[in-house]
Amino acid sequence: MSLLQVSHLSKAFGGVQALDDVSFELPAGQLLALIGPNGAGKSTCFNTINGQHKPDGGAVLLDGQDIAGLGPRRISRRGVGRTFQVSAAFHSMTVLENVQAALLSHHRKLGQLWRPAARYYRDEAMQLLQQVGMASQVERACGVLAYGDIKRVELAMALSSQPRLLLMDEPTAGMAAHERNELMALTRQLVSERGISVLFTEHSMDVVFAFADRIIVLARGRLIADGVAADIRRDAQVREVYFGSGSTFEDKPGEGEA
Ligand SMILES: Nc1ncnc2c1ncn2[C@@H]1O[C@H](COP(=O)(O)OP(=O)(O)OP(=O)(O)O)[C@@H](O)[C@H]1O
Repeated sequence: MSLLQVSHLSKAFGGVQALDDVSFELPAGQLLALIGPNGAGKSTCFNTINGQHKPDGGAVLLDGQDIAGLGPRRISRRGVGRTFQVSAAFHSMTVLENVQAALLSHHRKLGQLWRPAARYYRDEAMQLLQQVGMASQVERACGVLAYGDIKRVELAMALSSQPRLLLMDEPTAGMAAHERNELMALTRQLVSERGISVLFTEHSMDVVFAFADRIIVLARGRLIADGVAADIRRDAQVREVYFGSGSTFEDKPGEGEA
């Protein structure tokens, strides 16, 4: 059984059918890209899986249990984590403190005074920072870090809740090409080492084709394709919805070897 099974999911806003009978699966240990032109329904799909929106119909099964409409906090407790496009890290706090705060929040202890937090979860935070390659920068304030490094810290923060499923909303937005590749290579490594599943949205086709195990494509709320890079590249319907967008579907040497 797949870790995530989305089944006949629907969500409308007024007259706009943002999700229209969407079904797909995500097995454990897979990196699945969710793509589609602007307004296709990608954010709505994310927001419905993580409980920000209540679906009008359909089911979201996590390990066989329906979590649709439960609300973000309960869904997070079931093991669904999320990273955001806007920065989740406090820039005045150090790298280590940010991850400790995320761990505290996960353990529901944020109600306590901040001062003792420095003692809490130090080892756990160090371990997570080690995993994302930030062990040498733990005492630096997040505000002085390179953008790619902030994204690594945010990844460690997202992992602090020990998610089984991680939703990543355009993880590489605003990054230079080399930073993008590094972050996605790291994500891929975490997927295989921790056995978690990742669903990510992404506008860069290069990133999608190089790193995703599988790709699903939404257009006007409907799922129009589901397959590996080679299938998606030659899918006539996918090419049609992207026509004129400037996205390229041509094969590149070295793809899939990342
Ligand atoms: N809260 C909302 N209220 C009204 N309409 C909404 C709301 N959220 C999304 N929509 C509409 O639903 C459709 C799907 O939007 P959504 O943001 O999910 O697409 P998207 O694929 O994430 O787009 P983008 O790539 O531009 O971020 C759009 O027509 C959008 O205008």
